[in-house]
Amino acid sequence: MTALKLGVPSKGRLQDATIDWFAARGIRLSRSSQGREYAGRVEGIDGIELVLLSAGEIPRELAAGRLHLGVTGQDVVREQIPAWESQVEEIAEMGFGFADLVVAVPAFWIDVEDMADLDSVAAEFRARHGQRLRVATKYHALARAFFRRHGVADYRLVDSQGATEGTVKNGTAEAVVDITSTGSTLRDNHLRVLPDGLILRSQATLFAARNAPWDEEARGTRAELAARLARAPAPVAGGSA
Ligand SMILES: Nc1ncnc2c1ncn2[C@@H]1O[C@H](COP(=O)(O)OP(=O)(O)OP(=O)(O)O)[C@@H](O)[C@H]1O
Ligand SMILES: O=P(O)(O)OC[C@H]1O[C@H](OP(=O)(O)OP(=O)(O)O)[C@H](O)[C@@H]1O
Repeated sequence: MTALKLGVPSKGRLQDATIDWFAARGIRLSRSSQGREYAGRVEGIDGIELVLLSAGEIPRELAAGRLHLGVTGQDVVREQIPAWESQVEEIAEMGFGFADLVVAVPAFWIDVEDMADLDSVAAEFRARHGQRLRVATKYHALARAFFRRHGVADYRLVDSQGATEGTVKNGTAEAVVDITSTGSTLRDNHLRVLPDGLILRSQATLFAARNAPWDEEARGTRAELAARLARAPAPVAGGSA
């Protein structure tokens, strides 16, 4: 029998909340007892194999069809998978992992009130410095598409895979595109979200891969899972495993 492969985040807040979410639906996910091995057990439903991996790698595995199902943020799916809707299907928004992908500028740029102002500042910046305004992000595709929609062209993206909000203070970028949840990281780094700079509202979502090997067994397991998910969730006693 072909197991249906389910990818869940291997650490952090998304992992704990994912475990709780499935537990509320009668499905217990637990890490294997082999210490640091990134595999686990699924109890409460047959035919599912648990694969633990970084939330940022789950989109790629879904797109390649190496996972049938996967839990990750909508932001990383839309960023990493071109024409994502043709590759994956959203089965359930999970109600946690909320994060807004936004454009933020230094708080002291009081003349920059919106994306149109950013466009003007970018043009001035180029005229004055002979180089384009730098925007630090790891969300290259989403940032580019958003800037294009707003007619902002005089900028260049600088790759930043972490601590992106620090790039402005460190002098490696003038603005950032990053996710914000409570807003405290932006605030602490003296950055301000542009009012029309919301690129995407993201949350953790259960995705299905359209190109995974959906044989009869895997389809049967998916139908069983879908029936479970359709029932009202129960409160979870004891939290995550
Ligand atoms: N502060 C936060 N609040 C809520 N959700 C967040 C927060 N930070 C990240 N996320 C979500 O969690 C997911 C993590 O993606 P990311 O690519 O950072 O994971 P990762 O590959 O595990 O990276 P890392 O190893 O740096 O944690 C994204 O979908 C993001 O929206
Ligand atoms: O709005 P807040 O609640 O402050 O959260 C937003 C921050 O959380 C994430 O960073 P994370 O802690 O995952 O570290 P990273 O910079 O390495 O991605 C994200 O990249 C922001 O920096």
